[in-house]
Amino acid sequence: MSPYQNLEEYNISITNEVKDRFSKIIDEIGEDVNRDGLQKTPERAAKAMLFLTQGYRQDAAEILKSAMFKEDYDDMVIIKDIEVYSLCEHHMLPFFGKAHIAYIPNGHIVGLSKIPRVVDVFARRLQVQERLTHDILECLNDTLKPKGVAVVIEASHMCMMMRGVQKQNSVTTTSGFRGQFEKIETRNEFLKLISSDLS
Ligand SMILES: Nc1nc2c(ncn2[C@@H]2O[C@H](COP(=O)(O)OP(=O)(O)OP(=O)(O)O)[C@@H](O)[C@H]2O)c(=O)[nH]1
Ligand SMILES: [Zn+2]
Repeated sequence: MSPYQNLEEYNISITNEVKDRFSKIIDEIGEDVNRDGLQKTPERAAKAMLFLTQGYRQDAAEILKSAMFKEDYDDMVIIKDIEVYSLCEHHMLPFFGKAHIAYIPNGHIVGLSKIPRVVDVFARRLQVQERLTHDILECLNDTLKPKGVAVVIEASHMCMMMRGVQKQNSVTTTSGFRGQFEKIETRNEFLKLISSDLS
């Protein structure tokens, strides 16, 4: 049984735990955690970290199920240029970029906003770009049961920019395809549509 009475109590307790650890880190790097500008930093950092990892406490399938509508439309639906902000699991530094997602409905469409919400649920965890791509792909495939689903993510990794190899302009692309997108013509149509600027 959880030692917490409710979610609010749990949130306060976990924020305090993370805050204490940030306080220790600031101290260990040689800063004075009691100086004016830093006094509230452990708490701010704890809140930020818990926000950036809130995906562990969310259910992506439930989000999709909350807005699935019966509809006969069975052509490709594409949402492109969805902003992605995640944290790499190796350095806990951000990686960020865009996701392009398509599916071909199979009797049900989904509320459009739910797809970026699913991206956020998986992005707000410690991730590698490859697993993030597959988490989104498998969730859409298992929940919507579409005729096909495609996910492409293009991202830059701060751990390769600010430190380490220090490459400022490299972009990593990952992709996953299921169902009809495994056919080369359907996949090519999707790739053509996400690279075109229709405006
Ligand atoms: N495949 C994959 N690798 C990632 C991702 N994010 C970070 N990495 C890599 O994870 C690797 C960790 O390698 P290590 O050699 O253990 O860590 P490191 O000594 O900090 O490596 P450098 O970054 O090369 O300095 C690095 O090559 C990172 O570029 C990701 O999303 N996918
Ligand atoms: Zn990294």
